[in-house]
Amino acid sequence: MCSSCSTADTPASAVAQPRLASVLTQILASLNSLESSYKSLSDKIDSLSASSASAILSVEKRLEALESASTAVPDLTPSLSSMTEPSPPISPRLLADVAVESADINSKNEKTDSLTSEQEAFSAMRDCVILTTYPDQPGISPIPLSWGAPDPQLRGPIVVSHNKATIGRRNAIGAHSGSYGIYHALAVAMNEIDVNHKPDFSNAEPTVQIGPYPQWSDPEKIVGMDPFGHIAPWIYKDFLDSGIEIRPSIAVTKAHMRLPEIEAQVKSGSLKIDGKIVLNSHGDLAVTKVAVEPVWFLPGVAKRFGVDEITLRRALFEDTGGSYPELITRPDIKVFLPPIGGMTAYIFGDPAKTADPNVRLALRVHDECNGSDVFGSDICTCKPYLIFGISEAVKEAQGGGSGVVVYFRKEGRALGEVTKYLVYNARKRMGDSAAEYFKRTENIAGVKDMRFQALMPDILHFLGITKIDRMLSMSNMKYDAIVGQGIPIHERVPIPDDMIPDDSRVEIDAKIHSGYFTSGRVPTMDDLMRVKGRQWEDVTH
Ligand SMILES: Nc1nc2c(ncn2[C@@H]2O[C@H](COP(=O)(O)OP(=O)(O)OP(=O)(O)O)[C@@H](O)[C@H]2O)c(=O)[nH]1
Ligand SMILES: [Zn+2]
Repeated sequence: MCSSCSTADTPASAVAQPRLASVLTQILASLNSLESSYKSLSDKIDSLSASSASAILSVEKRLEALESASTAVPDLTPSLSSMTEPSPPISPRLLADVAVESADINSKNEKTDSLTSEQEAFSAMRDCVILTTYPDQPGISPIPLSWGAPDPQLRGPIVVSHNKATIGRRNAIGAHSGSYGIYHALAVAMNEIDVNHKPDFSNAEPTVQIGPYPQWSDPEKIVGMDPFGHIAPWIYKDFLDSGIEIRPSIAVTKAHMRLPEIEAQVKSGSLKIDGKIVLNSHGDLAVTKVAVEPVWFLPGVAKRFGVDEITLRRALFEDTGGSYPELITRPDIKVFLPPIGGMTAYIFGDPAKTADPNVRLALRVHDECNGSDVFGSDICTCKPYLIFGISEAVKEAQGGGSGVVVYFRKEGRALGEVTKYLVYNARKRMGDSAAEYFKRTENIAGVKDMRFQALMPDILHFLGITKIDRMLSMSNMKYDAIVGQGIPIHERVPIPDDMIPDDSRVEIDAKIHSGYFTSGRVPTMDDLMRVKGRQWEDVTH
């Protein structure tokens, strides 16, 4: 018996046997687990090798496809000039990749051919989808452009077309015709237009000479339009004759216009017939019209908006869904033709007078409000102010001065008509109040106004305007932009009270409260709370 416990003594061998058995059991369990790990590992290896085999197969297939494509696609390396055969049908995606890759390779190669053959070679790539270009790519040689140079020949033409003769020589990004460029693309897609159509501009010249004015040769005064845009095809005829596509971005014409409101003013005697500007008892008006498409000199536009050029380019690229990669890859190209609406200047009286500092000038700058301007909606003061602007401009011209109305395509404060109508709904459903007028727009759009009037005065510089005697506008934003461009405004003329439609009191009081000019009292916040628009429930039909 053990002295320390009550158990009986047992021989050593009898103790060792069960221990050995337990160790053996453990070894067996480890071997089993090792075996199952090995099995799962080998399963994994099997599946891995199967997938890598299929990956290799797919790479091989892609290589085969690429090989067959590169033999099917005519050679895109420096001897591109040999590419005259039409491409066989290949996936456009693949074609684009090959074109870009090849263009990239080209850009790394030394220039071996003469410039002309490189340009021809690049032009030949027009048959491929070119996603973007680079400044040092062979075949890229933009026609020199010196924005603000007084001599148009030194300034150089704006060249933006992607046609074969022009694609490598472009000095501008985008397309002509502003937002209508998309319709041109549709015509191309449907084969309704020959992409190489040469416009016949005979007899399309401006009906009057405008300028040249000193403002045209100041690179900072005009940055949002081309001051030679109305005469481009004629002054750059040599380029046109050599196959470079040049299009006017401005057109100048003359017309008669008839508006019922003007006719009523003639009938009431407040507007006199003079036979030159007011032509007859219907109030027909003789007018010179200048249609302008936007042409942006990016460094100048960036400066006007107080941002740097790179930030502007990046925002324009990214916020348009990556529509213009050259904004990023071609910092050497400084001009952009944006896909937005332009403007039309209506000039009453002799157009040469707009630039004469000794002659009085009345001006209305108006931003589009289709619902009011054309369809007579009474929720805002747009149409009445436009009519007032036209009749005051006409009176100024009749008195020996000059009258100008500029109509900008900036619908709904450049937020668009859809946003504007959403705002109208919110206003009317929430008890349309002057106190909440701008808040409703801001809630929906994130901003109350996107017109950013900074580029607006360009048209005034284009017309040689150096001062404004009567500004038919209450907008502080228009005023600040014009005066900021060094054009003094001598008198600001608000819309007469009797021309303000009832339902637009909300808008006009909110505007005056926010800083719009008034010759009367500025309404307080308490006043604004009391000014209510028509409620939908008030409408009986
Ligand atoms: N988003 C939004 N836009 C509006 C609303 N009412 C009018 N507009 C737009 O506001 C702009 C008015 O422009 P203008 O008629 O030139 O007037 P203004 O710049 O406000 O100033 P004035 O020169 O004093 O008339 C147009 O683009 C209209 O389409 C509205 O409720 N919401
Ligand atoms: Zn309006």
